[in-house]
Amino acid sequence: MSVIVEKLTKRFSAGGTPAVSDVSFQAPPGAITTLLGPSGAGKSTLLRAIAGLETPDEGRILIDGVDCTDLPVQKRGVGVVFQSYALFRHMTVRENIAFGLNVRRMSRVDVNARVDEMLKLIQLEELGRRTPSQLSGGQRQRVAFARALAIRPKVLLLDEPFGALDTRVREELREWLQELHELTGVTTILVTHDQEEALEISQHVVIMSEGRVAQAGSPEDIYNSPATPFVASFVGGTSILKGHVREGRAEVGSLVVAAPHSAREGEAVQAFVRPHDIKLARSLHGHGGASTGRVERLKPVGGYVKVLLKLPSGDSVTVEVPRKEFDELGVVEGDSVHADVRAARVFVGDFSI
Ligand SMILES: Nc1ncnc2c1ncn2[C@@H]1O[C@H](COP(=O)(O)OP(=O)(O)OP(=O)(O)O)[C@@H](O)[C@H]1O
Repeated sequence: MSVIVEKLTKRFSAGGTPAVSDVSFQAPPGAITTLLGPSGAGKSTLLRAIAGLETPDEGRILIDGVDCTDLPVQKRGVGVVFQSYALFRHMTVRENIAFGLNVRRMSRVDVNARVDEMLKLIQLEELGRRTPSQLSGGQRQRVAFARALAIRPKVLLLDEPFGALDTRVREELREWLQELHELTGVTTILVTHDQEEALEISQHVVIMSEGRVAQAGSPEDIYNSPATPFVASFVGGTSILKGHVREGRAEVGSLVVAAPHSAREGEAVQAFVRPHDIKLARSLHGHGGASTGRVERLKPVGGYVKVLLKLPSGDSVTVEVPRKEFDELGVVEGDSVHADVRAARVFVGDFSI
């Protein structure tokens, strides 16, 4: 069941800046689509409009081909999970999961069967008699998912569902959600400001900035071919280097990279360089684009080391070096190394981000 949003605009004050401005996108059936963007980009407002919790000023929302723009929440066939658990504290886990089913006047036998099914799905069969206060944060959030899914929604809408949890539980639940999605196949729209979460979990990503869609596509498209400087800087921990076109190449922050064909001599450019697209070496090799930099800081992170490099231009770049390569390189803070850019995305013009 697809979700289609057409030219949606939502203002919270008459004549004010729209929180969501002329947004169109499509969430493919059976896929996880993420709405990704910085705080204030309009992601939650858009999700709430799809749920029927905000009334748009303009535009349409179609769920499974049906125009739902003016339908109340309970008629849209959506299940919603928010960041805060929003479980009923005085009800048991079973009663919480059964809530939407009882509202729909389902028979007691059917409700019990469906609750059993949901408890099994979220792997909390033993905890049905507990109240939310007797659960961990991660368990409560799983119950919230069960409650949203119990009604067999056409679409699952998730607003930062793991935002209040610590990193470890967040990562566990991320995997859990992927497995859950494989089992249920429900069309899902997930709001997040965490690019790693978006790229890892979803098949379709809609990047939002200042109430508008900056780019929509597969995680690979977004990562490999960012359409704008904003997308390039928001996704992928990119360093931004400014410079100019000289003799057909872009000279940026003491480095030289390929310039776009459209670039004219002397024109201002910005290069977006990903942390793993810089190769460090003790001695100069590769093409003529390398520069010497000073190792300012070393930060080991799991299987790689983050190297903060200061270039002679004064610009800093972050380089991620796999642990084995780093050990072979054998550098310490304060050393000089050669930096060679393997790939960069260069935009013509002096963009402000
Ligand atoms: N109920 C409201 N009344 C007035 N303004 C609002 C309301 N809800 C959101 N806004 C404004 O709309 C804009 C978009 O907010 P929204 O919560 O949709 O962004 P977001 O991308 O989800 O951000 P975050 O990740 O911080 O939740 C913001 O400027 C916000 O202040």
